[in-house]
Amino acid sequence: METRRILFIGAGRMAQAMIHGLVKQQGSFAWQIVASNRSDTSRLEALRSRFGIESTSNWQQVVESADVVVLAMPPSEHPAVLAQLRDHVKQHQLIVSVAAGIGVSGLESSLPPDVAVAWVMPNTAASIGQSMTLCALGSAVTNEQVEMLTEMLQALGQHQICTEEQVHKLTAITGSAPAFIYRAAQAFEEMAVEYGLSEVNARQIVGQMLLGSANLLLTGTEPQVLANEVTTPGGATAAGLEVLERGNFMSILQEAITATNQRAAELGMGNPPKR
Ligand SMILES: NC(=O)C1=CN([C@@H]2O[C@H](COP(=O)(O)OP(=O)(O)OC[C@H]3O[C@@H](n4cnc5c(N)ncnc54)[C@H](OP(=O)(O)O)[C@@H]3O)[C@@H](O)[C@H]2O)C=CC1
Ligand SMILES: O=C(O)[C@@H]1CCC=N1
Repeated sequence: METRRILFIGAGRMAQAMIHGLVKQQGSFAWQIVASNRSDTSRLEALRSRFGIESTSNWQQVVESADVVVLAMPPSEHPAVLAQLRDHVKQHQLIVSVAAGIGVSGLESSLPPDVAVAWVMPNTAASIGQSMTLCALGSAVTNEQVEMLTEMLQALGQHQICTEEQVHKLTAITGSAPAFIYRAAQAFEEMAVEYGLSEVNARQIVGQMLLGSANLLLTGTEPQVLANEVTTPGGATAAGLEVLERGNFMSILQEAITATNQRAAELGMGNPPKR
């Protein structure tokens, strides 16, 4: 089995989800993973003991041995980290960023010409190999690097190669919208508990309802057809849908997608995160 070495710069929520997916993968590559962050050494210790990976608080010391460098820190930290990376990056290495708003062009313009880069937008379901990941490739990526990246993305779930512009536009839908769905799940669970279910049973019924609905959607049937099939004429569902329509449910979701993408674009342009 071939071995590839991945260095994560940034060991937060997204890096942890990706590392979890990678260590569980049984593909044709074995991944040697090194995690680093800025200051949180207890997080590194936790990752080391949970996943059996390496960690360092000084990525500059190990970067040259990496085949892939994953930038998994906030977009606002990219200019400083890329400026340091410039002095270390080697011709064979692939530099991947998962940061919202950064773009392939943001990476290429900050690194020496001919450095291979990819911009990847995963979601946290990477931890169970179920991410829907988008990926835009830089101009210097070789076939061998595409093969390695494909293997890495397959460990995280499904992926699609897109243009940079598409990743900008779809970041909210694949990267952030899981949070919108989890909010809906929270509302359903809270009601189920109010109706007398234990939290465990509430989780089971809501989770399975979402899973079944997602799987039906993946059969290819349009969502409005599936919704119609649920809605018995003059029946109960119609009353609930009427409430959602009165609250402009679909427009609210679409507004949320637009707001998310606008913020991602601002972050990508170097605006600091709001805490
Ligand atoms: N969470 C998600 O679902 C998704 C996130 N992303 C992207 O992933 C990236 C990380 O997000 P997320 O994991 O949620 O954020 P977190 O805040 O959980 O993690 C950020 C990590 O980056 C580290 N870090 C910050 N600054 C630096 C630096 N200068 N050098 C090295 N490490 C640094 C932090 O270290 P320390 O704690 O020591 O400061 C921390 O480990 C973002 O760019 C985001 O856009 C993309 C898709 C989905
Ligand atoms: O909230 C964020 O900024 C990141 C980008 C996509 C999902 N999480």
